Amino acid sequence: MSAGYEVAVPARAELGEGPTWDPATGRLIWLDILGMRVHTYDPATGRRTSRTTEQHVGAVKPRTGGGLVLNLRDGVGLLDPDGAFRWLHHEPVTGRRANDAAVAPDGSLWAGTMRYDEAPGGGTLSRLTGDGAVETVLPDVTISNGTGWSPDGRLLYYVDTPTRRVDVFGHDGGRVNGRRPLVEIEEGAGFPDGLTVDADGCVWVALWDGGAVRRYTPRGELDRVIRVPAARTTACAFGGADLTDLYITTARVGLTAPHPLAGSLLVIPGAGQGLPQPAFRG
Ligand SMILES: O=C1O[C@@H](CO)[C@H](O)[C@H]1O
Repeated sequence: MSAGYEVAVPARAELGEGPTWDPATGRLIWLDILGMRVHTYDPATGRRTSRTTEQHVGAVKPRTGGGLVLNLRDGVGLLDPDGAFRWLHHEPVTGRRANDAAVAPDGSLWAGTMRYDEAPGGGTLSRLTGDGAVETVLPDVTISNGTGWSPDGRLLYYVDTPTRRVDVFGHDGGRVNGRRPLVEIEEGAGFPDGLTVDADGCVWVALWDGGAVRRYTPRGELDRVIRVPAARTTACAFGGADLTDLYITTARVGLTAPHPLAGSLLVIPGAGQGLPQPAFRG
């Protein structure tokens, strides 16, 4: 188990987010939401790619048949392997943008939004399927963030950042019930942001303004703290051929004197054992 981080990609992302391992390409996808960029990093070769998007991009996930699904400011779009793009669900809302998203065990996309002014209750968490059907799961979210499922898919872990909590729901086939707090981040430790669930069912939570990633057990016990040099630690995901390396994204936005590594993609080699993440069916 490694204690120290490594710099996978030195960068100056305004809002580095959305680390996602793509097993089909052997690359880690990660984003700069406000910079409107989708990056990839191949750990086997060190090769990096970067492309711009026309809108702020909150999340990007692989699709089962190849290509990508994108949670964009004005809705959810599909990018085919040949570069063709079409909207799956186009819903521009003035003052609102996309934020984090995750693919559920059934292959649906659970996509979050937030208001640019972070107005309370101005965001949502919605479930989208490949046929374009959209269902609002949580209507009055402020900053829809970390979203992940237990290894058996029967629990959903979810973060609405200003609550300072990681909540847990019962989950069955796209339906959730019984919301309850799993952990509460104490004052001064930052705010919960992105999250990922490992093969033991433990929840790794990135702490915005906390400069850390914490691992919690399924019972909400703090199991491990990984310090990150950049205060605005935004998200984390396991990657690498065996899903044992923890990738961590960071941000510079809003900081007058950011750490030199703020905005870079970091990695903790051998941090744990991740779960294979489903691709979007659509
Ligand atoms: O993921 C995110 O966290 C917020 C800050 O809490 C940021 O603006 C959003 O994209």
